[in-house]
Amino acid sequence: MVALLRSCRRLIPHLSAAAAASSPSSSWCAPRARRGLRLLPVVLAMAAYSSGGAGAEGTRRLLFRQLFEKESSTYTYLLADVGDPEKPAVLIDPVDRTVDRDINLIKELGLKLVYAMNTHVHADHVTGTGLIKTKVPGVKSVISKASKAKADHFIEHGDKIYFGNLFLEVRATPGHTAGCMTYVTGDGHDQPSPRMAFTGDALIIRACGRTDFQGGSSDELYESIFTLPNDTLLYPAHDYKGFTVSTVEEEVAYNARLTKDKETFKTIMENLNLAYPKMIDVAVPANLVCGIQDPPPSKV
Ligand SMILES: N[C@@H](CCC(=O)N[C@@H](CSS)C(=O)NCC(=O)O)C(=O)O
Repeated sequence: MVALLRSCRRLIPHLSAAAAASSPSSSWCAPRARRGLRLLPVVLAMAAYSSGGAGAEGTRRLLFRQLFEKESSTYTYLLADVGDPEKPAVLIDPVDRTVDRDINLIKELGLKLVYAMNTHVHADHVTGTGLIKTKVPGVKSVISKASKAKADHFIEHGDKIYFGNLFLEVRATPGHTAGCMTYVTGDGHDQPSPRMAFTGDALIIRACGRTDFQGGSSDELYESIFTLPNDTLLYPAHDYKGFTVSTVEEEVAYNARLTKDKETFKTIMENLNLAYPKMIDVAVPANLVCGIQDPPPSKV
């Protein structure tokens, strides 16, 4: 097993609210760079990188909330740089049903929502990004180019999304769907420590997303695992068992799917026997257009 990671230095100008303050350690990038997340003990060496005093400033600046939508068991994540006078914020994976709750919280906390982002085109609920755009002027929707969905900004592997002085790195983690992305808080003394990875459905605590529709592929999912420091906090888009957060170290030890060899993993994935999500026929078309269906043609 090889630790793999693409270079993440590229900045997308339209998503950069600040200059590139720091970039991932180049020694962390394997020469044979590929997409991916592999939760391996090799990352142990990196744990020291983000411990100690490093990251204290970034940690102080970060406001973080984990929010839950109970019908689809979806987590929405709110992150803001409260060290910036404007308190710029991003929402990851908002759900249409809980948009008002999220917007009220953002107002109460005095934040300025900049981006409403999705990790992928969800199949089990309608995204809140389109609705948020109608309610909060200036918010931009963000999704991967590979998802082929509509949005204001399209991201690719290696991009960085700035909110104030803090940023999220974009990692392609396809397999659950073709366009799945994981967002990882930045690396560097001025970024939060430990790092946090918002895995969408690529990694679910002790499990991973299913791979049986929307361009899913267990082969691809297995290959899309990348290395992160052992103490990295893992935040999935869903949990069905009451978990809220895990770490790389925990998943390396206890993930019931991703720790297996590839053939065993593929067999597990082929035999999940999960019913299709109840809302798939509504959710996928809606999410391809940011959760807002085009207005019906007016009658002549
Ligand atoms: N029962 C739910 C759908 C449950 C489901 O299929 N979850 C997906 C992520 S949302 S598409 C998944 O990948 N699950 C993996 C697993 O092992 O549970 C509904 O009907 O909405």
